[in-house]
Amino acid sequence: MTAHTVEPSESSTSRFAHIRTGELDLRLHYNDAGEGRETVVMLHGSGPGASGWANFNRNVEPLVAAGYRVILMDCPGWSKSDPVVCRGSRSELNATALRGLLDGLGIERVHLIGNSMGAHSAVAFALANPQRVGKLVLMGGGTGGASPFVPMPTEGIKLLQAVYREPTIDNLKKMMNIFVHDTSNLTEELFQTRLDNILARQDHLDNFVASLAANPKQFPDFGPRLGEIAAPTLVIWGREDRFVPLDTGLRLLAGIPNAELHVFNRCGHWAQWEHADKFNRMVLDFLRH
Ligand SMILES: O=C(O)CCC(=O)/C=C/C=C(\O)C(=O)O
Repeated sequence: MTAHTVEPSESSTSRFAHIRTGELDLRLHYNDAGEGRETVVMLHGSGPGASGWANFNRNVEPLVAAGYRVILMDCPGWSKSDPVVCRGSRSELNATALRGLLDGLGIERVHLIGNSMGAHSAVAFALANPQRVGKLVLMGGGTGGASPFVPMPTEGIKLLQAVYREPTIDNLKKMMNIFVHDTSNLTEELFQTRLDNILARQDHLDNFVASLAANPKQFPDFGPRLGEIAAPTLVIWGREDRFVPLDTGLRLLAGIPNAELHVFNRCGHWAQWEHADKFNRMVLDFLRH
């Protein structure tokens, strides 16, 4: 950023929109930063207390500085967006919400960066609205479905569900300690901010548990449809991802015709945070060329 521009903050970019699309009629929170001709949407993961800003705070500024408009959508049921109980496909529900948000903002075509659930949702959006997607960046997700190698639910998903059921600082630390490979950057401040986000919305916690009870498979397996995705796709994974295993990334690489895969060594489920500088450079290079 130049000396004249102010770095985007959560509060300065915070916005609300009311969407009425398909079966959804709700208020969404999003962050909107930058004024570029091209728009990049970032979609967060499904952990308790997650939000666009919590997941992507290390990635917004470099994209804005490079000339992109960046939108972080808080999915229904997270952060300051309205609550929802999801009895069907959460990936498709989020994709519908995104379509409603983009229609309301008058944005026709976007690049999508998705983390975990956000990547599942980005694929759902691309399948339903192929003409509205430029490029896809899928990180630690992109499709549900069983791993042939890792027992499921994975240890990370079990810890995540434990926080939803019992949101204590101890449970939160157990979960966050395996988000990343190197835990030395996890500060007490980070734990506390995340716990505050979690405890601010007991309704979101209850609804997530109710959704799981109604439909344990919130994220469908898009495997048979991956071949329909024409968008150039960058798949990014952490080798030590203990939430969504690396073999899911290989399935995406095999299934999406125009995909490439980058695997970070010494990296868990939060590649965009743990390896932020390199992640940002790779994404910018991928979007430009
Ligand atoms: O169950 C799945 O396949 C998705 C799990 C998921 O989205 C986990 C995300 C966790 C975070 O990145 C987060 O909460 O910040």
